[in-house]
Amino acid sequence: MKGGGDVAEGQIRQSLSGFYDVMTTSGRLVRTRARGNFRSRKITPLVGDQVVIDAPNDHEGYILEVKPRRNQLVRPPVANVDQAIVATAVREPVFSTNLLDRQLLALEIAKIEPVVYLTKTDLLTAEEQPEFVQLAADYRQIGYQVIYDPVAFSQTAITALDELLEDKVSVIMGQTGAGKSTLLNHVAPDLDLATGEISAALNRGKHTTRRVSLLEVAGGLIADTPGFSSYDAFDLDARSLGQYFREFRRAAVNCRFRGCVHVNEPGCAVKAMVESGEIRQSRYENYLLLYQALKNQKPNYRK
Ligand SMILES: Nc1nc2c(ncn2[C@@H]2O[C@H](COP(=O)(O)OP(=O)(O)OP(=O)(O)O)[C@@H](O)[C@H]2O)c(=O)[nH]1
Ligand SMILES: [Zn+2]
Repeated sequence: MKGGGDVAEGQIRQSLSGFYDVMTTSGRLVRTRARGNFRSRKITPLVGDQVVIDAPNDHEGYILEVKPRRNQLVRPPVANVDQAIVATAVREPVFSTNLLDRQLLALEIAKIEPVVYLTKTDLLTAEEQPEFVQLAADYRQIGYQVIYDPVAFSQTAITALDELLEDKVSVIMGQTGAGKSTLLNHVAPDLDLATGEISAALNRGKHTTRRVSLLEVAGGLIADTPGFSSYDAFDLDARSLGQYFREFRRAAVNCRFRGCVHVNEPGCAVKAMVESGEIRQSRYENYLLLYQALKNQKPNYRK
């Protein structure tokens, strides 16, 4: 096999029907395919991969090498994701800390930094607002970035999001109707996404072409396909659940027993902090629900 004279490095920006569009470090967009011998090694290139390609000028190129990944998601199939914007509606669909905590858990497992963006805040009455001010404060205390903007789409909130997107690869996730498309349209009006369009592109239902791409938004890249459902089963041992609740993990060093699961053990520092109000009650309740669910989960038969 003759080595092509046009070897370049770059990042896969789009995949569609076996083609991968690669943005090279010199700013050229090259359509490529994965080589046969390369595919036989069972490495499927993913959008977001850093790759080495053979990039001739006259015809389509080939991917020669995929660099090691920092992380990878199944939905959307994207590698090397820096962060996930978790669009969380305060209303419509009804707000649930349980859903939020499940999403955060999924991201902790995937080693992707969450940014919680509270949407539809304009629908809150003045009496309902303090609950979300408290929620934002509690989750920031845990160590999460939270954008809470009582006006909805104020310049301050959009600027904060723009700054977070810069130079990063992001995915957006959130329930259907959480306001993902609407939010993206505020950060990138050029995209002009029809509301509801994102889910249509989710390959749910009738769409048969599986196109995934990274869009240039606010000086960063954002996947055009939203993130995984939090109802996916977690591939996790119940006993390790506490490690993925950041404030539990910090507190656990003070539990009397090593391997404390913070349920019935005496001398549990997590429970003590729940009682003293230092750990949010709803976080503990959601932890217990997840703990029970994981304990009852059937073993996951993997290949
Ligand atoms: N009042 C209000 N309505 C909003 C806000 N954000 C979105 N909406 C509305 O909520 C509905 C759903 O918004 P979308 O942006 O389509 O939600 P999505 O998360 O992209 O939904 P899917 O594509 O189904 O996943 C639309 O009718 C929006 O106009 C908001 O901040 N305030
Ligand atoms: Zn404990």
